[in-house]
Amino acid sequence: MTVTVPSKINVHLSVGPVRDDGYHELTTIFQALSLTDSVTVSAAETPSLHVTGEGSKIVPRDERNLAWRAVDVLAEHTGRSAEELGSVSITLDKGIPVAGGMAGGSADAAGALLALATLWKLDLSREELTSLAAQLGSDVPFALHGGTALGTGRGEELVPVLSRHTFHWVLAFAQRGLSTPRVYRELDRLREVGDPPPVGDHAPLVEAMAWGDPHRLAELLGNDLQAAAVSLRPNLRRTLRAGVEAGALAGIVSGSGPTCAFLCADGDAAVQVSARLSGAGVCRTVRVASGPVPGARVVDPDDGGDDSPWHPSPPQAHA
Ligand SMILES: C[C@](O)(CO)[C@H](O)COP(=O)(O)OP(=O)(O)OC[C@H]1O[C@@H](n2ccc(N)nc2=O)[C@H](O)[C@@H]1O
Ligand SMILES: Nc1ncnc2c1ncn2[C@@H]1O[C@H](COP(=O)(O)OP(=O)(O)OP(=O)(O)O)[C@@H](O)[C@H]1O
Repeated sequence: MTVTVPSKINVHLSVGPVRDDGYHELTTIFQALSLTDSVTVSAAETPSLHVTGEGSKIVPRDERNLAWRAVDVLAEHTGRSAEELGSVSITLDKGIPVAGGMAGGSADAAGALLALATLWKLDLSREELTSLAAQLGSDVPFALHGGTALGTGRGEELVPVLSRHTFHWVLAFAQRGLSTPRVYRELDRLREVGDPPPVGDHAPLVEAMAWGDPHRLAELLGNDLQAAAVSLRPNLRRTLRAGVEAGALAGIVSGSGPTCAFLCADGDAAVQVSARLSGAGVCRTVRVASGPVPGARVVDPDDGGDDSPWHPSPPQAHA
């Protein structure tokens, strides 16, 4: 049973004050990108977790792995032990950079939830899966959902956003990842000592999405965590500049960083920008991706299509 799951970028990320539970109140527009992880689960004699692909060496193989935790969360929800449901072997094939601000671990958690629910033939509603996803992390519901969506609360409350057009992105992966809690703490510190200008209202960006005009969208990209990520990794400034010099319309730090995402005019421009950026020596690796794409889906080995019992909403759904 294999599920593919998209990465995400936050084309708009407005971070509010810290709440009593330690999370920050967010208003964000997520977009799911074609850079994916795949999660394969199968019945096994003893539980195991294997990781291959991008950054696999540094991914934990134990209960710290979000895909592993998905097994326990799902078992607890059904009221049965993981042993009663049957031991599983999980394989993660990573395309999404680890600790790169593109929700790689969250993608694996969402993929594992959907794959296990399908393997164990659990008849779960979309609402149930989404609520289990939120227990695993703030970004996990969006990895199930996919497309383009407005996220509020700590990022887990989602409303689909109209986005009929495909946008083309170039992604610059950094040498080392950044810790999400550390970046949020750095933003709190910057706000105590100064006043990093906050991103504006998300309404104009939602409109630009609906129009499908990358030039308009480029002017409106904004991320409150960017100042914090750049403060922790000042050389991200160089990467952001290099992407625009290479021909991108605009660049932004993705989520908590350090991956930088560059919006391009079209697919051909993205290929050109990626080639130029690769030669600029400002990042470890460059990838081209497009979005929006659907959320987690079961891969049918016969036709590569979707035979999932749970069908996420299509990316062009609207609020
Ligand atoms: C930066 C983003 O990727 C933007 O979508 C997310 O906010 C991060 O989502 P995530 O990695 O799924 O985060 P979680 O696993 O839920 O939380 C990890 C840590 O990030 C911080 N965190 C996360 C979400 C949020 N709204 N406020 C926070 O302050 C908290 O320190 C939290 O302990
Ligand atoms: N399946 C997983 N894949 C990658 N990292 C994982 C996984 N499960 C747990 N982790 C741990 O989570 C940390 C953050 O990894 P992840 O790739 O999810 O970061 P991220 O993409 O920056 O997250 P986000 O964008 O949601 O804030 C890693 O350093 C790793 O120790």
